[in-house]
Amino acid sequence: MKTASSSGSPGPAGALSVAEVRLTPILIADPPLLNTQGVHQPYTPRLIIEVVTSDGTIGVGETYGDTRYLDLAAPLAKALPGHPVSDLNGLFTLAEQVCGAPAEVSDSVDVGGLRGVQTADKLRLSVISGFEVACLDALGKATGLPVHALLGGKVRDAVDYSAYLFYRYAEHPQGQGESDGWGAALDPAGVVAQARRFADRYGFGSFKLKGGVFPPEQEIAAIRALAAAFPGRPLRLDPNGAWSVETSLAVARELADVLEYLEDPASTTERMAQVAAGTQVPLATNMCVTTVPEIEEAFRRGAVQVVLSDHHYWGGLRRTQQLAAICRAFGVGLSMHSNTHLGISLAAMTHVAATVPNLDYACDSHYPWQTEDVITERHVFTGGALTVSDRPGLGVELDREALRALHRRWLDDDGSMRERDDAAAMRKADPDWRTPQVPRW
Ligand SMILES: O=C([O-])C(=O)C[C@H](O)[C@@H](O)C(=O)[O-]
Ligand SMILES: [Mg+2]
Repeated sequence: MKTASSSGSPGPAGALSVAEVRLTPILIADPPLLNTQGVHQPYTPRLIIEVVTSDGTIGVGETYGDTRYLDLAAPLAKALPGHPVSDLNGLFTLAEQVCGAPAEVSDSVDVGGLRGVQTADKLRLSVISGFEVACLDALGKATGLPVHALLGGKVRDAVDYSAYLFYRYAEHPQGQGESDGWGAALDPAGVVAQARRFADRYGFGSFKLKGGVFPPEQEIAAIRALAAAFPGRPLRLDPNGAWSVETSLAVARELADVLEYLEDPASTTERMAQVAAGTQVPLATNMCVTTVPEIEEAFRRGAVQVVLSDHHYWGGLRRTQQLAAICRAFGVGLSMHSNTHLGISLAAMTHVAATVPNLDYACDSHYPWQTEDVITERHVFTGGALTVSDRPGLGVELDREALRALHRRWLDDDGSMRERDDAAAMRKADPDWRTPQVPRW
């Protein structure tokens, strides 16, 4: 674990300064979930950030843990001690000063291809997001206020989430990791069985299927099977940009009567705009609008009707509120995207979601797939929703033993799991597997 510290004097909460920042990279178990790039590895990296204030209050945050994020987090952790914990604007200025430009970054889609563009700015914002959440948690704990109150107050007491269905194997191809007992889901019957279990266990009312795994006809059949099993429920299909414009339009025609929206059917704003021009089915994205510079063209061309915000990409909870205001101004819908994450990020998502009036759709979360966590009490979905916590800060407590064990796993790893690489994991099942070119179909 890396530690940076400075002494500071206690005072009113607003004047509290950061005394120490702890960064703990971890590896968390992840099931063999399939997407168009490959399959999830047995373990995926996350970074846990602790901000300790001059009065000893500890705030926690979480973000992506691949090496390129760790490389940016380290200088920020070193520079933050001495800064007022409430100076969130200053956090951005500081990050610009100390993080520098990440190595080997271009404006292109990242190797995994699932997180949209990987600009230097977006990487830095993804790191800042974890620090911002940790500062807000500390400030909330110091003042006795929940994070949603620090963000202006909640407009709802519960936040709806949707079931995030995946085609999946029963076990990881390389035989690593423990079985989570969900079994395989590789056809419409398997997808419906998975959805049934999600609905029974957590009460989710809407369903998203991660597509781009099988040829579109098979995924259309899976959505049709879900529509038959859960009549009238909102359904979403997300092939992560794997389809051509023509294929996207054909799928939209086939499923227009049951889809709440199609998510990233085609990659690039250009292709999304062409699809949008040919269908009434709303298009959602967490791929072609993930940074501020991408907004203008996408909105002007009507390429997306719903933005799936991810507070990590956008630079934290207050930037998510700003994005919500932009979407509101342009009549574009808003919901939330998720990547494999733990309970700290889920708490953060829930707090910010509670403050956004125009959160029009149930949010995504991978959380039900995660068997491990670094908080003492796991979040529980009831009726497909999470109750917004009114406890100080995020309302979660760090489980230090769990954190230590997951960090130990990161230390012991030979380096193969420290970067998310779904294509590499797929090569364990199929040695010839290469990241597919898009459009794949
Ligand atoms: O909505 C999405 O596109 C995602 O959640 C991206 C993720 O990387 C998802 O594809 C996954 O976990 O395999
Ligand atoms: Mg998506």
